Amino acid sequence: MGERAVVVGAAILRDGRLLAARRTAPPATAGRWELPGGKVEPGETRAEALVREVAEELGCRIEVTGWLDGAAPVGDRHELVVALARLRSGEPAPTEHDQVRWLTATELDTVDWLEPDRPFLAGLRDRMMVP
Ligand SMILES: Nc1nc2c([nH]c(=O)n2[C@H]2C[C@H](O)[C@@H](COP(=O)(O)OP(=O)(O)OP(=O)(O)O)O2)c(=O)[nH]1
Repeated sequence: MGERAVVVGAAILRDGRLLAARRTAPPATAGRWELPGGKVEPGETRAEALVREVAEELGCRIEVTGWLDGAAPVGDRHELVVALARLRSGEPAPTEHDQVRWLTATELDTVDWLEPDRPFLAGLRDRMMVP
């Protein structure tokens, strides 16, 4: 998938819970759940893109602490990679999503994730159960 542009998603963990956000647009993805994030822009690192996107989308500052293995195709042109992150300052308040939830490990499967996020859930669950 070397030719695909990268979409970064932040797995923000706090007190054993993962922040999930519900999309509002476009219509095909509205109502589905994702990790906050977006496309990496030219000249920024993946971590920089995530910090920027999370500030825009949730009004808080995160710190990237690591990356999950693997990448999942997003349509024909993009691929999703996922970072582990923690909050540095501020409380997440969505500006583009219509809802956020802090899910426990056992609640991870209870929301309707976008397809590309699903392969990452098992790895996230493992992290959440070992603090
Ligand atoms: N942010 C984010 N996007 C995801 C996830 N899973 C997934 O399939 N996607 C898809 C949805 C979109 O097609 C694409 C990201 O686009 P976006 O619209 O969120 O990113 P962006 O803010 O940089 O977009 P743009 O308007 O600048 O093009 O990746 C995820 O967990 N987080």
